[in-house]
Amino acid sequence: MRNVYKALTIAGSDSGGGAGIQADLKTFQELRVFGMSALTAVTAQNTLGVQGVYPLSVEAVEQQIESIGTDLGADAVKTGMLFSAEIIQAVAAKVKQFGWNQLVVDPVMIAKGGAPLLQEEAVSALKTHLLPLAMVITPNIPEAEVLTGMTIRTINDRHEAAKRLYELGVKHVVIKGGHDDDDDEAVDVLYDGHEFSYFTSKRIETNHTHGTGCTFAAAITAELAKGRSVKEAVQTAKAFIQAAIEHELGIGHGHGPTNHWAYRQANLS
Ligand SMILES: Nc1ncnc2c1ncn2[C@@H]1O[C@H](COP(=O)(O)OP(=O)(O)O)[C@@H](O)[C@H]1O
Ligand SMILES: Cc1ncc(COP(=O)(O)OP(=O)(O)O)c(N)n1
Repeated sequence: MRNVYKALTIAGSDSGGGAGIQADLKTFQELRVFGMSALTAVTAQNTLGVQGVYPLSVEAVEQQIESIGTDLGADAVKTGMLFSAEIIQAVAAKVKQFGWNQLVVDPVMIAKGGAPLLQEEAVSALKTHLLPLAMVITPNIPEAEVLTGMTIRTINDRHEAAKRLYELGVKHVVIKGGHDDDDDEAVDVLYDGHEFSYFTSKRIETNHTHGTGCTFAAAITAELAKGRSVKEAVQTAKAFIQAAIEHELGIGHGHGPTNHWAYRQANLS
């Protein structure tokens, strides 16, 4: 029988379809992994910003995960927008209950337009309850600064921040370079507790980067679900997001979404 790989995303909904659950499911599908979701919050959002945030009850989040865990199961799990300390604790308990060790945590805090997607008091719950369970964490530079309490300007700063995050129990840390001030390259740094690896691409000058972080972390999750190593998964995710940014769709009036089918099209020829 053909093996079907399954990935679960626990995240918020982006009505505009560029980030959140929608970006995750599109990415899973493009990478031939069966996608499942547990919604934590509904956001009213488009390319111009976030117009509303409506969190779900802890019970609703728990029950969705329970429904998946007791029937379908998951080869890898990703978390995105978790919004509150209560939801984080509930998600961590379910991850433990089902023994999901291929966990990718994208520590979503603030949308590109500045809207908060995680309550400030939830940061310590993230560090205490979820990070010790993570196989991979994928902060952008501002998120890594909040989690470590240090300012990050140079590559050496990123090394130090990655070490501090590793000390919290995360097995692999990827500090992304989208927010770096390098005009030529976008460099993501991976730390596995022993060595650093660098994933470098040409920086594309574009306004259409809504959902890049979600898409990148979802691609890592999909590849882990298929049994790839973390290094291989990050390599594919980097190629996936590069294609998605490069072949922008040009829709909406603000920060447009990336193109989730670009990687597949590039690999068809
Ligand atoms: N302008 C760009 N050109 C090429 N790659 C980019 C660009 N902006 C972001 N990336 C890549 O997209 C991914 C997400 O990065 P980042 O923007 O830092 O995350 P977030 O969306 O969470 O803020 C990373 O792999 C990063 O290197
Ligand atoms: C519902 C929801 N989840 C996550 C995000 C943040 O997504 P990200 O990939 O970091 O992209 P930007 O918002 O920074 O463009 C979101 N916006 N909505």
